Order: sequence, then structure tokens, then C-alpha cells
Amino acid sequence: MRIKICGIKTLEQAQAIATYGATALGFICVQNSPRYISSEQIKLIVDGLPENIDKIGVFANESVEKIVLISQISGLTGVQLHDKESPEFCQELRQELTKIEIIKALRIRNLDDLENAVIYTNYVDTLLLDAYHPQQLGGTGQTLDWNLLQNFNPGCPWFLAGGLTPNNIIDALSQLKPNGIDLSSGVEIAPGNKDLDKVARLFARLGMGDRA
Ligand SMILES: O=C(O)c1ccccc1N[C@@H]1O[C@H](COP(=O)(O)O)[C@@H](O)[C@H]1O
Repeated sequence: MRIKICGIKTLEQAQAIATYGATALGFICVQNSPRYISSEQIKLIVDGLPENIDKIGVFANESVEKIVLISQISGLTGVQLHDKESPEFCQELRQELTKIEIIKALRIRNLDDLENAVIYTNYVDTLLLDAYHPQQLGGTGQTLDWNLLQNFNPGCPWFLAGGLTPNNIIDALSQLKPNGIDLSSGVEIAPGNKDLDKVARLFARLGMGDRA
């Protein structure tokens, strides 16, 4: 299973989280987020990480040109589109970013939202399901209704996100079988500042450490 920790802002925390066993790290390229980090800062972190860890930039309604530019400057291996990007937009981006994983994040309130999510499987590599919040795009710490996902089988890999923590991760994985999990605020001291004790506890709960 892939384990993505999102909202990384320092090399020290990135390296520590990689050592615990994260398979992917996420960098918030959305300027009004408290977790925002510039492409130059991402590049410095990316250069200090092992090659085999995925480096994902998170974008919200950004232009194709800007996503391509930031991906190149930062050395990203994937992009996560976290707002109202259409399937056509994803298709256009696919033509420009042929070697980069494209993840479409969808904020799920009901079964209609899930049906809409499945449309994207033709245009992206991976889906990511997050909770819906009326005012915020992500990093809200809210869980989505896992009951909606009981029969979710989109035909492409998918991440479960939204309000996951060391305390609820086992419960989530006992109900659902995503290809990956994505955590941000659930392993933080404050937005953008990861709590390495919580990260250690997460990996211990997943059977990859000793601090359960
Ligand atoms: O974290 C942010 O500030 C953010 C801003 C804009 C778009 C997405 C953002 N975060 C993403 O939200 C999910 C879930 O976060 P949480 O675990 O509920 O705190 C995660 O995929 C982050 O990448």
C-alpha cells in the first residue's frame, strides 16, 4: 500500500518521514494555504530525498503551463489536482506531462460525487478521495463518510484521504481497501509542521515500526 504524507515544508521532516516508510511526500503549491511552499524550496527538499519516493505537488485550479513549469523546477514525480479541474483539463495536462503521475482529488459528499469521480479514470493515473468542506479545499482534518465507499472500485488505483490519523487508520483500513492512504493534518503540530511522534505512531499502527 502507498503511504503519502502531505504538506511537507522542511528537508529534515521530509527525510525523517521517508525513513519511517512513506512512499510519497506531498508539497502544497496552493498559495493561500498555510502549507504553501515555493518551487525553489520544494526543489531543495526533493534533491535531499531518495529517488524511489514519490514527490507530489498539490495544485488547485492552476493553469497547465504553471503546473508544467512548477513540476519541472521542483523535480516533481506527480501532481495532485485538488479543485474543480475538469476531465478535459486532465486530458490536456496528460499531453504535456507524459512521464508524471496525475492524481485527481475529489471531495466526496454523496454517491453522485463518487459517480463523478469515476469519470476521471480515463484521464488520470490515480484518484484521491477527500472530505468535502464548504470553505476549504483540503487539509481540513475532516473524514468523509466511509460507508459511501464500501463498493467503490473505480478501475484505477485510488488513495483514501481526509481526516486520517494514527488513531483512526486501522478502523479505516478494516472497512476499505484503498491502494494508498494520504495524511496531512492528522500528523501535524500545526499546519505545515509535522509531528514526528504522530508519524512514528502511524507507521507503528501500520506494522512498520515499534511505537503502537
Ligand atoms: O493541506 C492543504 O492546505 C491543502 C490545500 C489545498 C488543497 C489541498 C490541501 N491538502 C490536502 O488535503 C487532503 C486531506 O488533508 P487532511 O489529512 O484531512 O488534513 C490531503 O490530500 C492534502 O494533500
